[in-house]
Amino acid sequence: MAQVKICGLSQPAHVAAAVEAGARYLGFVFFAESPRAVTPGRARALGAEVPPGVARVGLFVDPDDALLQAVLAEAHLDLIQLHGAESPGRVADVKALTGLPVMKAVGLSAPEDLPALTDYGLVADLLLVDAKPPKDAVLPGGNGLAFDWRLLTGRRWLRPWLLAGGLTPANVAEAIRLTGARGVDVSSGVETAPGVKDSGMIRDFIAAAS
Ligand SMILES: O=C(O)c1ccccc1N[C@@H]1O[C@H](COP(=O)(O)O)[C@@H](O)[C@H]1O
Repeated sequence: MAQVKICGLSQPAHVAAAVEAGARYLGFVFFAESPRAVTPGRARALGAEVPPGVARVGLFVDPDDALLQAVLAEAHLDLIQLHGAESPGRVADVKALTGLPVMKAVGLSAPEDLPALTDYGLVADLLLVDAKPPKDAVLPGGNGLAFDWRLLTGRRWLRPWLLAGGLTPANVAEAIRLTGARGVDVSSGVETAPGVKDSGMIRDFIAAAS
């Protein structure tokens, strides 16, 4: 079974559905432009009853130190997800500042994008392999956009990695089969509208990834 991250949670019922179905990671978005953005206080409440073994992930896009410190002063997080244009040096700085492990998202659309996974593998604790967003996209992720999974065939990196980008209950099993991913991350693929999660889709996604 692949480990599953359900990202962009904002409602207790969806947190409960994800935990009961076996999610390994719960993602809370701290990026104001996202329809899934939550306040630190909301994330704290949503993560309060999460059992041991389920990691609370804070998703940030090019955060400054002040934002990281403000969120961590209130929300209890286990892992930081960096989903912007953070350099390898910035990843190392965020690890040192927060004292938390960092998962770095890397966008792929072509073979030329693959070396970044090696570079970030030197500093990040986990890698998140996502589709590269379109140039005019408001969000650098969470767009329901997939990439050509065959780019990953036969690849190995220094760190454990999760597959993301356009995954849904209908395609996640095939994505795992083609890429060999041991972890998958979904946001818009378990929603009925941007930012509106669906408990049934969350359960279906986790079952399909099993
Ligand atoms: O979910 C968001 O709103 C989001 C905002 C900014 C950056 C990343 C975001 N989500 C991450 O994007 C990928 C793919 O999402 P999707 O399943 O294609 O909708 C996933 O890793 C989310 O964590």
